[in-house]
Amino acid sequence: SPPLAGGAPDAVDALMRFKNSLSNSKSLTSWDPQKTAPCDGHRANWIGVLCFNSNVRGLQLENMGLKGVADVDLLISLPHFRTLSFMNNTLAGPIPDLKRLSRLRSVYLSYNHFWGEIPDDVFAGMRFLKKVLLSNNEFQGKIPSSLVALPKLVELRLDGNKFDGLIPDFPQQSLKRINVSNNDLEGPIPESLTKMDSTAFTGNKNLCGPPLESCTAPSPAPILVLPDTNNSWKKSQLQKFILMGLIAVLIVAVLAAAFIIASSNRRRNSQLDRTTTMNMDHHHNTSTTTSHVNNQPDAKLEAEANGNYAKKAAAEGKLTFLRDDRQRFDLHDLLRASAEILGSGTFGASYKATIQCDSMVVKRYKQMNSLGREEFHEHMRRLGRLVHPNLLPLVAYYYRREEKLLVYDFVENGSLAFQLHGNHRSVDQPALDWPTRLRIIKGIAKGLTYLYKTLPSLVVPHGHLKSSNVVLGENFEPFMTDYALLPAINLDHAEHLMMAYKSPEYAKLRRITKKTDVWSLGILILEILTGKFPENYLTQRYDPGADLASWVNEMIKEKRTSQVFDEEMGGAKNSKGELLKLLKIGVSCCEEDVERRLDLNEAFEKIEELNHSHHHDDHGSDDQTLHQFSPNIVSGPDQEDDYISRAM
Ligand SMILES: Nc1ncnc2c1ncn2[C@@H]1O[C@H](COP(=O)(O)OP(=O)(O)OP(=O)(O)O)[C@@H](O)[C@H]1O
Repeated sequence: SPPLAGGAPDAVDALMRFKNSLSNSKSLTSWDPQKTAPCDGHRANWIGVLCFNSNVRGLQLENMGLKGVADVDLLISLPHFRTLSFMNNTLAGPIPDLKRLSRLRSVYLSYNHFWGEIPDDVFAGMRFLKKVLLSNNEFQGKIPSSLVALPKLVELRLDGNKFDGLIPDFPQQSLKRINVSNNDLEGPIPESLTKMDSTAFTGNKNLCGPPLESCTAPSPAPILVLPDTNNSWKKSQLQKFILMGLIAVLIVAVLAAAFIIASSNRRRNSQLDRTTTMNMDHHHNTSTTTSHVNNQPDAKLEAEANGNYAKKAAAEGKLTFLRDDRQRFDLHDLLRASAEILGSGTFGASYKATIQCDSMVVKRYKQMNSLGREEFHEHMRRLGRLVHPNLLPLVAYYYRREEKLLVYDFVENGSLAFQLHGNHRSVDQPALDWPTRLRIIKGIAKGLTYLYKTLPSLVVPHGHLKSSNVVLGENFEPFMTDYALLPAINLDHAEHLMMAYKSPEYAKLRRITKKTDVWSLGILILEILTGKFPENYLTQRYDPGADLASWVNEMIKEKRTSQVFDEEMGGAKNSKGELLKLLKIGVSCCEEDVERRLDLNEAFEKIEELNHSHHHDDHGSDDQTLHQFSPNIVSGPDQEDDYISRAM
């Protein structure tokens, strides 16, 4: 008979009914009344159940792949139920009717797919409720007024939804933390919230008033034309200049002229870089990139960032090091180091800086305010703890509200994008051969799997996987970079530029999921196999008619699979079976329907099974490039059909 201790039959029954109401409760196998009771004293036997005095005190069902609609009505019969967390699952549907659990202290629903308007009275009468976390769902409409009436509210997170309208006044003295960033809210920020950090409100196009820009005041006279990176400093300088009177205004005018010239130079450079990036022409070639700054021989970051700003920044802050095994330097050293522009990416420019023979890459991020100062430091520390042979370690960072710098090691062989698409290769270097390409994919899959294991709370642990964010070491071993930055990047910026947001699920359903990185992995696999540059992905949102996966699928349908592979890929001669298997994996990772798409573990296992060694099923010359033996892969549509159906 079922053990009765630690859970009255009612409680057991309620939990089991709740479990059965979920459409995917695989992770709740320990919930088995035949084996154990949910609680033994304060100890829980059932995963995710919080126990106190043998009573079910709450549920903490986080990162468990739970699906379906969470029917919290089933939990009403639990008299001691105080806390509910479903964070980071794929639960969907309208918000549960939480007021039915009137004694709740905390409710955490962030990172799910709850959608729709929240009825105004959902929190009515919940006089004990302290924490409400609804971030990163698909809620819309007005912020419900019953939240405003919660007498004990301490923390409220509504960020990353589509709430619109005005922010209501929150009169509670108890409210310590609020975040409504990245919604569609508008109008003035209510008086009661003006003391909160401005990052709590960013990413809403029409919000105004302190701590953001004032609602009515005209924009400051354009006396100073300073770089974007310099907002707060600009303001304080402006005040000083106003006080200083006419002479100062003259000086400022001179400065402004200097800035206009500097920023137009920079724009020209960044256009040059962008053109270079898109054409992948001399993309990573040091001599070419150096030429971007050749107009200013011995260019220094200091000069680039503007002398005054650089000095002030150096005086203000220090670099925070995340690795013990690196030479220490401070921002001042970095700003003075000889520097080359590597390119202007999605977030800002990247530089190679050399300090005492050590080369570093310094990346500037201007749109990285999604996390408050403390959360940002915490996130950076988390990234600093990641150690994997296929992740480029984050060495140090620098924090200012307006701009962040991230410092990585410089990696010699440049990016995978450069190796695949740069036109240097025909001249001085052969194209990457098949065994190298396979090794690269294996490394990336390993690194990605590590990220998933180590950062389970992130829905999309990489978020920006693409060939220019894979750099290649001395032996062409891959290192991923720009990973796990999604939580920090302003949503409005991320939405337009980061790979995760160019996925089909985001384009169609405005969703990112645990499989979104798999989609990017698939595109990368297809890019590596075809040698084609998936430009569409880098320049615009996902377009189902015009992506690399559709092209590959089309070619397969038309029985022209042999033409899919990069003709310049050497060393593939005897590996046609493996090539096709990898193509199949790539296509399955790019499955538009998220349900049918491989999950990361499946993709990883399939990639791991691929064999580097040749099958020696093809005897012939030593010619190594694919086009020279592609007729052997497929000699005609019939044979091809046969081949594909066997392999795919
Ligand atoms: N650690 C590194 N070592 C060598 N080259 C690097 C390193 N990090 C970046 N690069 C190269 O510098 C160039 C600019 O990088 P950056 O990340 O700024 O832009 P991106 O990768 O093109 O775009 P995004 O900003 O969207 O990631 C790219 O060609 C990239 O491959």
